[in-house]
Amino acid sequence: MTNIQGIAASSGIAIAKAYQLVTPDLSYEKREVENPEQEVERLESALEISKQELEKIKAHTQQELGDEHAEIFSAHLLVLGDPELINPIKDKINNDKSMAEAALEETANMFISMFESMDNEYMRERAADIKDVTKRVMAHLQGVNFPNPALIDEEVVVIASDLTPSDTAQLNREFVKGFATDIGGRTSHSAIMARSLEIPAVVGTKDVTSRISQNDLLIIDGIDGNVIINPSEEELSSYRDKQANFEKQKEIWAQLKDEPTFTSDGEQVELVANIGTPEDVAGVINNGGEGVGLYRTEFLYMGKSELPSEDEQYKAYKSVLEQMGDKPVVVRTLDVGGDKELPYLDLPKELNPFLGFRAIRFCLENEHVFRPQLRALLRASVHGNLKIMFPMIASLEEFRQAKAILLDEKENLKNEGIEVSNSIEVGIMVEIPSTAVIAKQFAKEVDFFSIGTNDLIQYTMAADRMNEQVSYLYQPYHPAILNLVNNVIEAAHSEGKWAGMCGEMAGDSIAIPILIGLGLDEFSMSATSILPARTQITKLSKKEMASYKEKLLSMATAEDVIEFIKDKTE
Ligand SMILES: C=C(OP(=O)(O)O)C(=O)O
Ligand SMILES: [Mg+2]
Repeated sequence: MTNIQGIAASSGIAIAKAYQLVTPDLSYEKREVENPEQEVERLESALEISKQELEKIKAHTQQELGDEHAEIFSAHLLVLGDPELINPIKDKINNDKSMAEAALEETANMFISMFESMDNEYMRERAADIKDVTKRVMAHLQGVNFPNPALIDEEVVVIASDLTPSDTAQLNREFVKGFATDIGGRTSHSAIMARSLEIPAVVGTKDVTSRISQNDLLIIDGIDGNVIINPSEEELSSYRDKQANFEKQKEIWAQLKDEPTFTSDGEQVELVANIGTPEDVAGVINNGGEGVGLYRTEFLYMGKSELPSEDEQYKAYKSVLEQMGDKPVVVRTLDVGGDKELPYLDLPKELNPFLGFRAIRFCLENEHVFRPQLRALLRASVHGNLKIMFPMIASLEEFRQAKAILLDEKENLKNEGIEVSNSIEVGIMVEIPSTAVIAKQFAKEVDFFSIGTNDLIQYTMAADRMNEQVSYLYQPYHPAILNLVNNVIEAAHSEGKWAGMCGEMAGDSIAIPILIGLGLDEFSMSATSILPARTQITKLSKKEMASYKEKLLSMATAEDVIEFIKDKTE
């Protein structure tokens, strides 16, 4: 057996065989062919296999995730059947005695560069479709397997260099028992998705993909961050015990499912959940969530070939609000950019995308994207307890501009005779240090703050949240972070507003006592963290934790903070 250490990203133990989700090497050696008819036959058979595969994926995606997510595969099928693309490939084979691989690649590249250079969003989307389809057909020409996460139909553990949000969206919870990746940290989006899918995951292993072969038996220990390859009988049995204990522990936590959250000295806080899709709401309710503290709406925009329509968005928001009844639902407007790409928007490649044109910066410049989302939210507001939140706010001007557009759309809807709630709170994510520093000025204008520590930590420490080489600097308990968090909470309270936290730090067992002491009002976390957090909070005295505040804020290192808080709470 081999043991690979990584970062524990989603709790639990999974035992199943490996499924390698890696793009195969599709390079080939170019040569002239003697028998063009044979090459055309090879091409036709690769096209046929690709077609059958795409039809299966489309049907499966439709059934699991709905029509919108399946649209991209309809677009791919159209490309496969398009004579304007296929005939020139065949001509090239026949006229130039070109091998099928070269004829496919050269013809596809010609169309791709032609479409990409057009000033037309629709045509640029077609270029992306051709790229995807070409890869699939190329794989079949070479007789290599093209990984299809949506088609997994037996119990597996997925192994990948990284999982994009659209890969993760295709995974079937019934068969994918866990996953492990080479890159990423606890707050990378693949880790966040694993927690909302409630499957064990280990990320940031550096080289798991190169050390595992297809069908190796694997144990994913998402509790301690280990991947065990081909375990011995003894190890298997000890991990089965660990798995059973974890299940027992979950039953104990579940006893607090329908309880409110009080500290041992009777102070109430709110424990709410982070979600990515309306389907995640079931997990929030099952895990005792008192609301939704962060709905990451970007997943509505991903894994598609075009922007979601206003109506499509309205349906998703309405569904979440209705399922949550009168409980609060904080919806964050589109946070695109950074590691969340939307190929159909064709945003320019940036040298430093996390510091670039993203989130509110993009939305304020692209009102044709922003306004339909705001309209959909405003229309949905009558179906529940909606709060709207803007991401990546760096300056008050940005907040004022975003809010003005929101109010403008509210007015438009009223003029159209459409009902809108009058009690929607409008707040911001605090994930950029500038905003945390002048939170006092913001507190006069916003209705609430939600501290996004995933980004706040990376921007404060200048340490990429996805890069395991600098993960030693990604320190949630660093006194600089605690001071910024404290500043935001104090600013909110001085203006009679509330402060929440929706970064992963809110569900962290070392951070929780500190945050209780700093007076955080709302803790938003992965649904599966809610019950352990509630169990922990019922044993903490807020008064005692608050008495450590000044000492903690004046400490010099994260190590000192950890040592102190462990000593006080163990
Ligand atoms: C919650 C946050 O947003 P995201 O993880 O989606 O960037 C954050 O930055 O803490
Ligand atoms: Mg963020």
